[in-house]
Amino acid sequence: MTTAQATSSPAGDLGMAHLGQIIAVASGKGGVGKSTVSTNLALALAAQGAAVGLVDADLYGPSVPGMLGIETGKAPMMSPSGKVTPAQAHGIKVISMGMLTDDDKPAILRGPMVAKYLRMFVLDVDWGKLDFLILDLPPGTGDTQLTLAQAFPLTGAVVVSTPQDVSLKIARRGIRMMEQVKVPILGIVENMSGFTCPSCNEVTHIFHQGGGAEIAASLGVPFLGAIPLDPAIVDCGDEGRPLVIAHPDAPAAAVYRDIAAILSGRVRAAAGIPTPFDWHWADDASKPKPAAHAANAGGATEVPMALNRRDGRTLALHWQDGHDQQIDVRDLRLACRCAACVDEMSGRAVLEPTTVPLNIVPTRIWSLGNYAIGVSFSDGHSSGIYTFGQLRGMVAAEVEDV
Ligand SMILES: Nc1ncnc2c1ncn2[C@@H]1O[C@H](COP(=O)(O)OP(=O)(O)OP(=O)(O)O)[C@@H](O)[C@H]1O
Repeated sequence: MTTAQATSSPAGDLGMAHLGQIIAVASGKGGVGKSTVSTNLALALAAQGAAVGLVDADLYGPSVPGMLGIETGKAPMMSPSGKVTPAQAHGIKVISMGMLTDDDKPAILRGPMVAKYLRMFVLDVDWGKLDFLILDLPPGTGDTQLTLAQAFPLTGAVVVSTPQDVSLKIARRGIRMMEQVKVPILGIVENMSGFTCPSCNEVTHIFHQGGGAEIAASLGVPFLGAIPLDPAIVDCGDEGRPLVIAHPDAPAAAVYRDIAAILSGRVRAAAGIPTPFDWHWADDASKPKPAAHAANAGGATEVPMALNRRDGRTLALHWQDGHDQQIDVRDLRLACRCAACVDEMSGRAVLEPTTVPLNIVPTRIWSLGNYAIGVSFSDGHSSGIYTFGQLRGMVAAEVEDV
């Protein structure tokens, strides 16, 4: 069983609709300003009227409580439903390891405990109904990033970098990792880009500038904005009042607001069928709801807007670019690329088509994150993961709509 299968079970996906859009803020290396971006972005989204939660997923070096002026080392309250009550700061809800441990006592956690805490921070916190849940990831491309990317239906990731070449190269690696685990890249933010004069607010470019935009263009991902280096950001972080609250007129505060506006617009435009779902094929029970937005010709080719049971043997998909597709359910079974059906080393098909009954049907179809579906079939097979891209590519299997 692959890690993705182990952590993306339908049960793991269930019960998360109240979290809204889950956006990870990531960076290839430490100290580039990821937590500062996460907190200011969360507050800028809240200032637009959104209900926002912020998870400080940096369990070993939590810095969010300090930046938001949240008390540390005091056990959080439990809600009547048995969930952890998040801290409230400047209108957003926050959970952090720093609230559970003392600043001077770093968390010492083994790998499985990291996954456990992260799940708790997302699933066992009394978030209420959110529009956005921002995850401030630790730097790098390790366990935490994989756990979160695979266990939760992430809308996408924002990657923060500084303008220096070394930082940009590392950011590129981080982006590749996110792509491998099928987390869409919402865009790159270049932080500490140019210097804001404390007396006149004028921005001067003291380092090489524009590298973030170049990398974004070369990788074909959006560039979200360049945040200038501003000494006030450090003071605000130390005082627990982030820049967008303490100095809303600063040039950097305007960039945070612009990024928030771009993200909320893009997330709305990209939204396909709401996840999670766990659909019973035979009686059509718990069928995924169609997307709230209509498909349009300029939409994405890998974002499904509706999944339907056209008849007992045909899965119908309506894509964001308006394309309609029908897939015969036996062809779906034959297209399974799990380790039992395709040899992982050679890529050769192991599944013998004659062993697949002609009358095979799906029993359940469920969402895996927001990039794939899992399907269990009447022959007992259920380990396949069908990415939206793979489904869209199944042109040969389409049947004429007569
Ligand atoms: N645009 C900026 N101008 C000036 N200082 C900044 C800016 N962005 C972040 N900083 C400062 O840089 C330091 C590191 O920022 P931050 O903690 O947000 O980085 P990080 O990438 O989250 O770090 P870590 O790797 O520890 O998680 C902080 O002191 C913060 O105040």
